[in-house]
Amino acid sequence: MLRDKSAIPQFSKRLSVRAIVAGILITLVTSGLVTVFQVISSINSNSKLLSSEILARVETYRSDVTYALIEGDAAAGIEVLKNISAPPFVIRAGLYHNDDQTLAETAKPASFRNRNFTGIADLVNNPIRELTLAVTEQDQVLGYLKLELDVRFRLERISSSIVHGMYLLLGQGVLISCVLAYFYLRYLIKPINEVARQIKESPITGNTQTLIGEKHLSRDDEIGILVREANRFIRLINETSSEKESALAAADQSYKSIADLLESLPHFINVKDTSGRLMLANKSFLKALKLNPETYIGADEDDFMTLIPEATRKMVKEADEDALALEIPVVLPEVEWKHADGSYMALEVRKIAISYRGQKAILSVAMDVTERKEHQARVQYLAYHDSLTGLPNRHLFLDRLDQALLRAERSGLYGALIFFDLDNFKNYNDTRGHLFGDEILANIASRLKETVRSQDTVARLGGDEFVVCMTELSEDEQTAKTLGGELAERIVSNLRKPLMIENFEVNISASLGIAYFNSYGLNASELLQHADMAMYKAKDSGRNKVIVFEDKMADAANRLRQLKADCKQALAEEQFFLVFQPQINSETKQIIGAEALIRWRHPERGVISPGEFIPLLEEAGLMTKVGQWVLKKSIETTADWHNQNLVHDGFKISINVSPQQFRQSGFADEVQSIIHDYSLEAQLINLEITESMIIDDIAHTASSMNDLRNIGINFSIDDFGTGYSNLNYLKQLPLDVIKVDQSFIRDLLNDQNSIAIVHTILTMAKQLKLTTIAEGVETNEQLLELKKMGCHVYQGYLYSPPVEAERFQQLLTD
Ligand SMILES: Nc1nc2c(ncn2[C@@H]2O[C@@H]3COP(=O)(O)O[C@H]4[C@@H](O)[C@H](n5cnc6c(=O)[nH]c(N)nc65)O[C@@H]4COP(=O)(O)O[C@H]3[C@H]2O)c(=O)[nH]1
Repeated sequence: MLRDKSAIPQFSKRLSVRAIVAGILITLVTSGLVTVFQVISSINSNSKLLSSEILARVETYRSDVTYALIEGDAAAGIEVLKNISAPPFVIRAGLYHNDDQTLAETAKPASFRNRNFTGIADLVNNPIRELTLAVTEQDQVLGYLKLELDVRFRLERISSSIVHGMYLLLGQGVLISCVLAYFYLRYLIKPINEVARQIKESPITGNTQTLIGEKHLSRDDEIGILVREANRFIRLINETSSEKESALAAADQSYKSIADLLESLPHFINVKDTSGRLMLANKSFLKALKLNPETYIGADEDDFMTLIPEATRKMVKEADEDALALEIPVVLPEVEWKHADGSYMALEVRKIAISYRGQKAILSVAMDVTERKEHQARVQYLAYHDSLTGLPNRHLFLDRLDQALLRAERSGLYGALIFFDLDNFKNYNDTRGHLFGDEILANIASRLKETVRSQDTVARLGGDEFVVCMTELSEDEQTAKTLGGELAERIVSNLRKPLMIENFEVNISASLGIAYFNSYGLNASELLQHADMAMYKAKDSGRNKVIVFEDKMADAANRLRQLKADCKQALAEEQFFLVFQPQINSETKQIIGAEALIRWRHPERGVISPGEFIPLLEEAGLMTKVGQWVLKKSIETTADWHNQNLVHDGFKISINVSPQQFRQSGFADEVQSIIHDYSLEAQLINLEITESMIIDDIAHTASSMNDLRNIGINFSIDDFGTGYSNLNYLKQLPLDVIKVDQSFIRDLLNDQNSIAIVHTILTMAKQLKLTTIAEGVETNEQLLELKKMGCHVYQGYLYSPPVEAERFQQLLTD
């Protein structure tokens, strides 16, 4: 069993006991050493003592020695030697002539009075001292006296005093040791023990006043220092521990706050140890993995991740390993999680190695990014698809077309690109609004998808422009063209079927251009241009047609494209001008009005007619601006003629108004403002509107017309008979004039239909008390016929083509 090291030590290990034992040992050793020293110094002093003692004795017997030597008397020598060596420490004596001849010798064994001493005496090293004395007479050496002395005999004599001295020393040593031990105990060991006990018992409470060994505090010795330092140390510990306690309390609080925060987060959060066992997990994570909040700690990931697909698990494990090895955050931007019920979740997972509860761990935070991903996918989809119809857009289509061209190049199989736009979509869109137009486009897109083959690509390029790409038609060009043509015809006839939108029947047609491809070396946009050109040709040729691209079309299309670009500059550079065509009363032969017609003086191509550039202006969104210019210029010119008194009473200037211009908010105000600017009476102005404008939104048209009618403006309906010819609206609108379209006038003499139509229009106009003007009268025969039918006002080349203002002024004065 382990001993408590801080308890009072065993008896044998106590410092006090050790001090006493050490004192005794030191005393013993010291007294031993002193004794040895005394013995050695006694031996030395004894040998000197013995020498001086024997010398005194020799001196006593000197005359006997001298006599024995001079006489050579051995017996006398023996006698004197015995006398000299009488003391017990002389063990041998010899008398020798100066030539070393022995005269006499004596010897006796060493015998000690104290038998016990013999053992000690034996310890003395080399105890025999030799003494040689020269015997002289009148400075002449007679011989020698040699003596051998045993110093131990003297030692024996002093041994008891040495032993007593030794005992005395020992007793003295023990006494001193005990006295020292007492003081040692009282003034050192006891205070140390006391301080040790108090330190042991001292509670670490944070109370900075807790002190130990109070009674020793004032001591100025080492114990005083020890106690003061121990107190300082305890204070320090107390202070540190109180800081630590408050730090721990704060840490506890923040840990709790963090734990609460983790719990509240929708993210899936967990901490695993390095072997994949759960150490911490928030509510979201436990719920997602169906783990018990009470028992989840220690769960192995191989068990709790069974809900996650194998491949995903592998990816997550690899990320764990990376996070541990790299010690930087590892991000898995997209982890797919398909649930058993088929639902799907995309997660962004972040992992980082942390130290948790003193050990290395991995913190994983997974965020549900399904919505973001779906949003991204949606954005991606929108980037490549048309949001209205869901069809691929231009971007995606060009990409697919590129691929189709590559495939055609490789396989040698022909493909076809069909480009079309809707002939009369613009009217519906402008008149019935964009939502209505959108409905048409969405319906057209559905019809298209139903019409084409599954492998064909249908796309909307923008506006009412659609394309179809057909691939792998045939190796043979003719067969491919037949197949392409058949599909194009199918599209035309499917689109032609009326659509019902908002209870309104929409009749739409399309003009299609086809360009075939296999290995022409064209790129996608060039091919698209070819199909586009063919489509324009189809439009030019009367619409609702399918035209196949031919090389010669490229020039015409380029011309058109250039013209469109030039339109933008034309207004700024004042390239537009007006011509005026007189309107004649065939009875009085007077000019009763004029139609203002726009012309474009193109810097390179000369004068261009409106039939060619008005559609381009409409496409470029410039028609409203140009219309404003026409309105202003016509009123300005008429005001000029009027001011010069060149026009008769009742003269009217007829100004064509485009649908966009008429529908524009503030159009009536704009007309009034211009009239006001040029101080022209409103009665001199006649606005020409078309049938399509009326039919598309009769309520709005009527309201705008009434506003203008209230200030005196007249209205005529242009090209009557060519459109819907719905007679009902004629009654609802404040109309003044019906203009009979020139197509009926052209055929007036040879087409019974035309005659019938003109007759009907004239009869109806009469009933409605409307004036009629016949357009495009070129011959006297036509004029006569019209007169017979009751139409007395006309315009046409018979009297004059449209002419510039100066020339018209002349006609007025003629
Ligand atoms: N074959 C033949 N044609 C004759 C005869 N007499 C006149 N014309 C032409 O018939 C067109 C009559 O104009 P529109 O029906 O209003 O038809 C106009 C009108 O709808 C539109 N337009 C012309 N100027 C403007 C304009 O300033 N604004 C708007 N919105 N449209 C305009 O362009 C159309 C065509 O105008 P233009 O080319 O000037 O063609 C004019 C005129 O030059 C004739 O005896 N025989």
